[in-house]
Amino acid sequence: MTPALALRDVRISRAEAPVVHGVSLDVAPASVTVLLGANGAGKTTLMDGIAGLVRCTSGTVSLDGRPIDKLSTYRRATAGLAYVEQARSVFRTLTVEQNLLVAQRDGADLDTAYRLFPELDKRRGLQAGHLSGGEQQMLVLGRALVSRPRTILIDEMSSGLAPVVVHRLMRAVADLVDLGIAVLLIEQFAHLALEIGERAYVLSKGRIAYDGPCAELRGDADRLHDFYFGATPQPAGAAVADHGPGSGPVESGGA
Ligand SMILES: Nc1ncnc2c1ncn2[C@@H]1O[C@H](COP(=O)(O)OP(=O)(O)OP(=O)(O)O)[C@@H](O)[C@H]1O
Repeated sequence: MTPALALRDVRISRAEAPVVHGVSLDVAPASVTVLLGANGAGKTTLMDGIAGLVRCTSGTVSLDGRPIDKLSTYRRATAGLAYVEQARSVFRTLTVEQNLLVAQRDGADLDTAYRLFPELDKRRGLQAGHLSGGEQQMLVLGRALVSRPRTILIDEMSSGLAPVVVHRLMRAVADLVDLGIAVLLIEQFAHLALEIGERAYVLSKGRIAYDGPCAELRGDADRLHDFYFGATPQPAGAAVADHGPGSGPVESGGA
């Protein structure tokens, strides 16, 4: 099956310093792939490279089997890629509905967003600046959805939100799969992301330290910690064989 998104040997520098060192990964269609790693590992830089906000110094990025790394950010978006960046930005003085209309593409049905988030349906006429933080994040996801993407990149949507809201957002991300959308998800609450994800990658100092099923890492905080902070890098595609004792979630806080 052709991956929805495929990276091969992608390298990216920031301010001329190499940050991402030859990353290869696949995101399967209609699935959640989780990208974990400590602060500064290069996760956001990688997302920015996929979306075209920063230039990849080498390597290829393909969407549905088609190379996109030479395309502008706009052309990548029209090719079916949406990017939910870390900053939760909505048009604060526009209503919920106007925010969706601005993002709407190809006659997308706004009701798709309202079905995913009935919370927004009830607030169609409210200025987005008056929404709670969680509702604003829902609107950001809703805006991505009405751009009719086949793949969505989501970078840490849970910052500053109450746990109950984060759970709600995770459920919505899982629902995107039912709409046929592929998701690459960065999430500081690793245990929640691993619950909804199929495949996980752990990035450590710009290199893939783990590539395998989310199920292998669920509940195994010690092993996850090792991958974050100093495991021996594994070749792409290698699953981890041993099962250590689970000891709760690991979050991608600092070292
Ligand atoms: N605009 C920039 N200019 C220069 N260096 C940058 C820039 N953005 C990121 N970096 C550096 O690139 C490295 C990777 O940062 P990045 O934000 O990609 O990591 P991350 O894994 O997303 O971390 P976090 O979880 O804290 O968001 C860090 O050393 C960071 O200081």
